[in-house]
Amino acid sequence: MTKKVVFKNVTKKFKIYNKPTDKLKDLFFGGRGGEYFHALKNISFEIEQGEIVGIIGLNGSGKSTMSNLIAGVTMPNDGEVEVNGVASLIAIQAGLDNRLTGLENIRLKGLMMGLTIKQIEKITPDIIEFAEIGKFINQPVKSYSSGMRSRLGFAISVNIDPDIMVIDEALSVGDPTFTKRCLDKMNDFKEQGKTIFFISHSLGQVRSFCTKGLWIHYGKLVEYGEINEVCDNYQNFLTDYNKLTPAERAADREKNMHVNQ
Ligand SMILES: Nc1ncnc2c1ncn2[C@@H]1O[C@H](COP(=O)(O)OP(=O)(O)OP(=O)(O)O)[C@@H](O)[C@H]1O
Repeated sequence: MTKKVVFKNVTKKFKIYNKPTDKLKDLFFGGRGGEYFHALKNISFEIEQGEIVGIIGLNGSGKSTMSNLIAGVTMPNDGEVEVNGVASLIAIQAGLDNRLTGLENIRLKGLMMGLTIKQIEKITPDIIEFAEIGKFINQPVKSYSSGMRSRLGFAISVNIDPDIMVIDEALSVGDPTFTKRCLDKMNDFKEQGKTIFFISHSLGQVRSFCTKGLWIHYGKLVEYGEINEVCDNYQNFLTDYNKLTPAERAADREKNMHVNQ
């Protein structure tokens, strides 16, 4: 089987500054201000072609960071991310320039994904039809509602026809009609044997759509395996986790994510 996405000891760190002077210290004294924390720590896995992978975990566990790494939007600090094919990210905030119109965004994203002007022109009517945003296509994206933005992002990404689709919470802002059309489109991709990463807080959706589950907890990979097994384990974990006090939860987060360098 072809490996479509391979993570080898991938670490992604971010820096936080508790006061504005920390940022200045960082700039002027060679990185001595602020503190790092791990969004992802030493993650390794291999995903085969045709797998539909549900990425699950609590808020702030690193799911979006992982999708950005797969889509090449960001780079790891350590380790290696290998992606064999064109990956397209569909997320509420991703990929659209708010100052440009819908039409300009279609052209921009098409060019960024390596399409020629001719290819972009060919798929543009399909994108406009799928997005159902009518005359707004000539308005700047900043005037769109979050649902319209998500619809346009989704329509562009599916019509570019990527090998690997990364869907990060993009369905959560659409209305039920659009969600159904997206799920139909995603099922077409599934039937074509494409590789899909799907992030959703709806475990029901994840269970029904995905073949594999990848559970991360505050930057660490807990489990990768058959979808129902991973979801069962995650649900059991949630039952226990919900019994913790806010202070205990904060301590768990700090223990997992804090780093000194
Ligand atoms: N650009 C950034 N700069 C600083 N910190 C960041 C950045 N992006 C993400 N983080 C932090 O990294 C951690 C992981 O965030 P991420 O968005 O990947 O989590 P998530 O699992 O997708 O969360 P959610 O379920 O809430 O969407 C969080 O603590 C977040 O604040």
